[in-house]
Amino acid sequence: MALDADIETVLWTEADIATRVAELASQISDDFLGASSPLVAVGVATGAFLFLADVVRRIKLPVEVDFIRAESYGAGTESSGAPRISCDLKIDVAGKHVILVEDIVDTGNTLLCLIAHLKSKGASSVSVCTLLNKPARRKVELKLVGEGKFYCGFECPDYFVVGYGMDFAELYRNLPYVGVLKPEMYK
Ligand SMILES: O=P(O)(O)OC[C@H]1O[C@H](OP(=O)(O)OP(=O)(O)O)[C@H](O)[C@@H]1O
Ligand code: HPA
Ligand SMILES: [Mg+2]
Repeated sequence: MALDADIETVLWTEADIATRVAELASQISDDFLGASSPLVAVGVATGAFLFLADVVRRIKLPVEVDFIRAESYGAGTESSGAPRISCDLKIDVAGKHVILVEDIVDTGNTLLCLIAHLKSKGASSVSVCTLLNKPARRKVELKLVGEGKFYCGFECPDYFVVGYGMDFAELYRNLPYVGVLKPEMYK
């Protein structure tokens, strides 16, 4: 059966996302133009894999790329509240400007854990670049490191969304847009 058939509503189309990704990359390029330390884009696996690939391609500065893996949702729609770093960085980020690239900030638990982790590794600043921000569900306050900035693509309404990297039970990551599943699919 076609994957599209499981989607009830499309919130952001492929074109909406491409336009916003270009704007974010342009803002990042401007902000870090004069930076004295190297820039590292760290994608939070698995969900950020498409966004990371699209955004770094449009950054007009030298940028190192790495992944970190933190999981807290498993096969459900509720955060466990205690993300687990199951795969750490390869690159040494000490003294570098890190941009954590996320698909979505929901409760904030994942980023809280990752920002502290990168700070402990000596990053000179930690910024966040997230495609979606869902403030309605936030459980923790996020403090960036150094001169770190918060880049956000879109404010997400209080739905569990899928597509463009985001999954429900590991499926739907390959949809090129972001949408909401038909209610029966979440059961
Ligand atoms: O703000 P939070 O409530 O912590 O939620 C956001 C995180 O949850 C999802 O990851 P998930 O744990 O599902 O892993 P995945 O990327 O492998 O799907 C998403 O990709 C973010 O990393
Ligand atoms: O809305 C969501 N969709 C997919 N994964 C997520 N992880 C946190 N929130 C979400
Ligand atoms: Mg997930």
